Amino acid sequence: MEPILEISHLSITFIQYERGIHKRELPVIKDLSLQIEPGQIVAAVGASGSGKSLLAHSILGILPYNSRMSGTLKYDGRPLTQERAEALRGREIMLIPQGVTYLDPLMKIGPQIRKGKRDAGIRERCRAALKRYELKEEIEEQYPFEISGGMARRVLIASAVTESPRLIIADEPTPGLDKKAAGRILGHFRELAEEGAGILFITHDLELALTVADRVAVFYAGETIEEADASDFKDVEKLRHPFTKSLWHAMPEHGFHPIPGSQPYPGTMAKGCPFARQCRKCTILCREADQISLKPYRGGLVRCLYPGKEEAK
Ligand SMILES: Nc1ncnc2c1ncn2[C@@H]1O[C@H](COP(=O)(O)OP(=O)(O)OP(=O)(O)O)[C@@H](O)[C@H]1O
Ligand code: NI
Repeated sequence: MEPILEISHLSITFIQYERGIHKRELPVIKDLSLQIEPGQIVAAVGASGSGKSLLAHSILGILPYNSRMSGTLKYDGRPLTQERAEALRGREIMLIPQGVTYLDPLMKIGPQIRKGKRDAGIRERCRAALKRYELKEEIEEQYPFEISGGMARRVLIASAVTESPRLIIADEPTPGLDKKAAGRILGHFRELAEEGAGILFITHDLELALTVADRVAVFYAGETIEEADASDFKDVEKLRHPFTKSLWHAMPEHGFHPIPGSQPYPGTMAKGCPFARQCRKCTILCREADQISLKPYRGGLVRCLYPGKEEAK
């Protein structure tokens, strides 16, 4: 099937001026490629600071002014230009933002959900969306400061699904919600996918991602280091990258064995594989490599010189 969204070799850098004079480029996303087909839920899983929200913002065309982007984004087979992103967002492409601060504090909830639309069916669709997330109709007349954080989060989600979107970018949609509420939202994502929407589910929580995703893209320090079918996570031997394997071992159901160390910060990276410092299989070649590309391997994609190499015991 034709992908609804196709991201190829996306890189995002921030331009910073040190003491106002020296220009410095801070790479945060490097060579990121990802595809989403209609009907598919793709989870982008990565630690804090690995570039997940920036990925979301690049698709919506809302990157900060001091950033530069390279690579290509295609939506529905055609380049997703800034103009197209502006025309499609809020209509076909919906963002469920990470922060509830995206709600306009000076506007009542109802009009925010309806987004200025006045057609005959909009009130009905708005009510149905609120009901689905167990929000009372009265909330339409309230301002964001009058509702709780959990309610605000559900308002953001209701607002994104009111008009059947074709692509949903959900940036950490469930924090602050209990397991049941989170499960209901993810179940709704599945229904929307069955109706033909493509969904990018951004989260730091691999366990949660695996409850709903078809494909999982694992982020590490701004790069996708592996793309796998969700079913590959049933057996650690099916996974390809040593970081993905370490995430598997860190899951509570697999004994909760996290690896020591943390991801390098953007801008502090020397050459070589960014995972080298934490990798038990790292060789001199891994430290010296200029750029390791994402390659097909056993039905998935992996960015490693020695994918699937046996763990040294
Ligand atoms: N406007 C900016 N200027 C400079 N650096 C930025 C800017 N916005 C984000 N960054 C940096 O880019 C990196 C990626 O940020 P991003 O918000 O995409 O991470 P994330 O994976 O969404 O993290 P989290 O899980 O905490 O939401 C971070 O190191 C962040 O500090
Ligand atoms: Ni984020």
